[in-house]
Amino acid sequence: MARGGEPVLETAGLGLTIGGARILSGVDLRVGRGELVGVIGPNGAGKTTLFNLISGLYRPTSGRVLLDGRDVTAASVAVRARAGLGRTFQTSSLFPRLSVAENVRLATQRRLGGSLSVLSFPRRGDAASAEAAEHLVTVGLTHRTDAAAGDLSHGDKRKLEIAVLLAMDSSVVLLDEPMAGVATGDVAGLVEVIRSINASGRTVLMVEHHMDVVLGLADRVAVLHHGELLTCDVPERVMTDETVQSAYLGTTAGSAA
Ligand SMILES: Nc1ncnc2c1ncn2[C@@H]1O[C@H](COP(=O)(O)OP(=O)(O)OP(=O)(O)O)[C@@H](O)[C@H]1O
Repeated sequence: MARGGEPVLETAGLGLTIGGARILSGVDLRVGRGELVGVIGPNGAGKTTLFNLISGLYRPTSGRVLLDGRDVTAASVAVRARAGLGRTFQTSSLFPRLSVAENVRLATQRRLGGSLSVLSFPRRGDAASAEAAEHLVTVGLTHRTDAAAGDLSHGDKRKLEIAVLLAMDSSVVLLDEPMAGVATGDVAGLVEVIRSINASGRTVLMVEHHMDVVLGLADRVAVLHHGELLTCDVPERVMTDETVQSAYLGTTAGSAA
């Protein structure tokens, strides 16, 4: 585990069995504060399941999830979110008919405990609106403020989802395949946004199939295979690990995850 002492996020013996099928088993993962850890693995390896267990969408059948040293295994998604755990999904979780600014402002208002109505138009200088505007600067979406979220490109939607996580003040951010569907020309900009939220101190756990993105961003790479964690190590060691290479047999380790 790199950066910081105690892990900010930890799974211990985490497992999920559904109808007799072992989806995930014995996953011990420790993520240090401020670390960016990439999660890779062949299709069906259990990456999204791991995210579902960490974020509280699923309850594990074995093991624990610790956030900042606190056992949150039985805590709801909402409790974990209030404790600083935020996530994005493979499919967008934005309000498509609301504007970019409104999506971020709603998240800010929810955190600040204010009205959740988008009809409560902000007063000039309204704290939630001012803060939302800052987050849109951070993710580079100021030119799309009034656009409907549903009209954004995939890349801009991912940026907006990250702005929503910033508005929720998430200190540990789970990104599920942020580059999925993103146009080639938009990848570099999105990579920079992820790099900048990590540089500002947020811990990032990222499932991603684009290996060049993972290798360019991650401090360490966790490899899942058949529901088990093969290794979690610095990219150079992971890419030369024989067990990892054999897990990818039939694909090239440089182009698949
Ligand atoms: N709720 C569920 N019920 C039954 N099986 C499930 C459930 N959720 C996941 N699985 C199975 O668990 C395995 C792991 O799925 P998961 O979506 O976590 O893999 P993944 O590594 O994210 O795959 P991909 O890269 O294709 O997104 C798959 O075989 C999937 O069919």
